[in-house]
Amino acid sequence: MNDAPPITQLAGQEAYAEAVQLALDASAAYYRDGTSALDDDAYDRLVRGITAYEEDHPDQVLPTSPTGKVAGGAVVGDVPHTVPMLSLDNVFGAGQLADWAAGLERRLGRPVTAWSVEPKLDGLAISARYRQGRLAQLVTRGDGSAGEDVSHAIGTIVGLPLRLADPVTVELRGEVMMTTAQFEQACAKRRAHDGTTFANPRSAAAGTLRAQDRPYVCELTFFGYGALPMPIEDTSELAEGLRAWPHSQIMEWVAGQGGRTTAGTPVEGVLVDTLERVQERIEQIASARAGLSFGIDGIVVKADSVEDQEQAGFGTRAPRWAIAYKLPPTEKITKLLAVEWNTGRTGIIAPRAVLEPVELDGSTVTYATLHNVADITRRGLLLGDSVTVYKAGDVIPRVQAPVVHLRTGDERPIEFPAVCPSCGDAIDASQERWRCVRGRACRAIASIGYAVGRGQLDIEGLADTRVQQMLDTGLISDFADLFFLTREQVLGLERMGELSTDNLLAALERAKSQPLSRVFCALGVRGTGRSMSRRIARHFGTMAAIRAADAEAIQQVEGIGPEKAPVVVAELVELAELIDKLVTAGVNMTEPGHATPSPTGGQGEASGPGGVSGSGGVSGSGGANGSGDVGGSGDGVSGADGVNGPGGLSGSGGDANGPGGVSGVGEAGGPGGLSASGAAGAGAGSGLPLAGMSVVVTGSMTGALQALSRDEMNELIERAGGRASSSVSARTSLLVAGDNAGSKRAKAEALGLRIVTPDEFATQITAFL
Ligand SMILES: NC(=O)c1ccc[n+]([C@@H]2O[C@H](COP(=O)([O-])OP(=O)(O)OC[C@H]3O[C@@H](n4cnc5c(N)ncnc54)[C@H](O)[C@@H]3O)[C@@H](O)[C@H]2O)c1
Ligand SMILES: [Zn+2]
Repeated sequence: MNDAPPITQLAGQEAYAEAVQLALDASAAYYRDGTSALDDDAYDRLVRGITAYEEDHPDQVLPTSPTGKVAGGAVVGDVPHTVPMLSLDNVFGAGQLADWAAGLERRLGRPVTAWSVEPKLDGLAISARYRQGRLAQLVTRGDGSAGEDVSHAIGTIVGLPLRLADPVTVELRGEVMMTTAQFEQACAKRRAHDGTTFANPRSAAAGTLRAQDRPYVCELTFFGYGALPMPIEDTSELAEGLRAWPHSQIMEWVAGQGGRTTAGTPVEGVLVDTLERVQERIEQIASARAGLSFGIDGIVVKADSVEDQEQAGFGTRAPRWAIAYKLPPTEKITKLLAVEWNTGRTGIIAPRAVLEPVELDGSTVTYATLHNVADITRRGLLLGDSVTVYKAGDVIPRVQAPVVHLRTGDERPIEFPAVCPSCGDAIDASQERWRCVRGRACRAIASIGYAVGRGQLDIEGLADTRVQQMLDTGLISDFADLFFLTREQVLGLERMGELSTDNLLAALERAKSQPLSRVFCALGVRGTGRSMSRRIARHFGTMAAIRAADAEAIQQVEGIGPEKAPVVVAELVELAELIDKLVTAGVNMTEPGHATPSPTGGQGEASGPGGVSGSGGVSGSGGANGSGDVGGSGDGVSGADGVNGPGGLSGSGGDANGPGGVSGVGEAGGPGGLSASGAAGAGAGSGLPLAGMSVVVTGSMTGALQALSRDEMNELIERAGGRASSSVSARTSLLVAGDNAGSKRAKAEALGLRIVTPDEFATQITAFL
């Protein structure tokens, strides 16, 4: 089954025995104070390895084995639970979930009445005992049948009020955890106390809950997921209710009493009637995960009604009427190898962590953000530290904290730069974010070099030395100024002859009709490389439309999430002057062949990719554009004269796309290019050979593809309607594996993905080459 999660292979009995001991030690530390040497993913792989070994060798099972036990059998307690506090069984995908649900319904002999779907909160289970409405005792889960008294934490847990609304005697059950803000506060307190921090919110919560004699107090948060009569045989009206109500109703009651539940959060528990709806909600919760202020590690699906629950019953370790749908880990432990310092386009000097590469949420993480010097100091990071790294969705990976208990003594302090790493000038350290005293000017050479590079404006004859010369002589201060250079100015530069001057001016003239995707890319907006720029250009069609978009509209572009969208918007505001200058210079601001989006935006599906193949034509044929003049019209770009409207393009004429700011735009390159490139007969997007496919390229290309760089391959894939990706996952549709393909090929094979040679691939997309 391809839902199957990764597993640690155990070679023999000795490896098995070691694994059992390692799991026990890790578990004991994990529940004691969160100081396990393993991250959750490593622990889970290990336990799956142990389970698999035991299935193959039932005669060798050790009595200490963690399998089948609550808390892996590593924890004890002396306060008995009235009803066992169990764990949950896991599934790892839609297929396994469907199998589990089918099994449950077979057991019941009927469909489940209703499903409750809620987030799996990533903290520790707790039992909170209220007597006559007053919070009287807190007990951990322990081994499931008895836990540890942690009543000293009463009063520090948000969501567990000291008094309930009614003077009831009842036991609430739920998860104790730290929100992101609480985690930051806790780290600051601990750092002020002993110079260290917590590794992550989960272990900070574990340590805090059990800590008795800390000189500082850290706040925790409770989210309830159950309530029981107390004592269990109680016959009060409430007790009868708690025994008879469906789970969802109990949760409403808890909230009504002042206990915190997930209600009101973006991932609140919902009640649904079919498994399809369950799956939908799972997907919603999964995609909301990165934006939450607290950690979740899955989704819990429960049969809501008491009849269903009673009939399904309990196993020794977990109820049979509930299941945890696990989400991929978003956090791992790895090593901080180095810290690099880079001066950004705006002159900000930012540190970046270089990590021992680690797989996280579908990609390999090698670098992670460290915001600034103050942030490094706050976290007390050292070089060589084991660190927890967090990444989810398209969130930029970040170093969360050092794992202090894994220090070996070989760690060294991180050195801060004394001068700007880019230009060697002084650093302005008066703000938290250090900045080169030269500000934006510091990196002008880099931004201009990038803008004129092959993948962007592709201006030949502009070496960095030449750009530097122009900067030094004050001819330009950014790349838009290039387009205003006069022949005399260029000729006046040292070592600049007539021929090279004319060549440069011609190259600049040609660059003005580059498609929007390249012009946009040239801006160097943070987080938008070449493919992302192509997607943005294809989605909006004009620079004016991109600039008019707010964060929400930008997020409609595939691959841009809630973290990146506002950055793009803010950067565009910063770049306003530069963009205006480009517009004035007559640089093309439209994506060739782009169908005018409807006023509400968000479409462009069908004609988009068709248009992109057009743009390929443009860049391939150099000056082949320049057919129709749409200057200043604000009319459909494709309304240009002389377009013989092949394929998907013809439909796109007509409508104005209202790009107020497009006025002054020179020539529409696209249509000319499109008609020139016969390949575009492919027409609407869905007809493109790679439509809807995610394609990964690995190894060296041969044959017709030999000369193509990786970026050109990616461009080709996107022209043919596909999406180029750099990492292989279950979502990959196709792997193009050239010579010497390594781990990506192996992974694709393991996942049973389609693999083709460069030659096979070339024949498939030959029209787009
Ligand atoms: N890193 C380590 O060394 C280490 C060691 C031991 C365990 N672990 C981690 O802990 C996991 C196993 O631990 P476990 O048995 O405590 O718990 P679990 O994560 O397998 O699931 C059961 C727990 O989920 C919690 N939960 C969260 N939301 C819930 C909801 N809405 N409804 C019901 N319960 C909810 C409850 O506390 C319940 O006890 C492992 O998968 C592993 O990732 C890690
Ligand atoms: Zn500098």
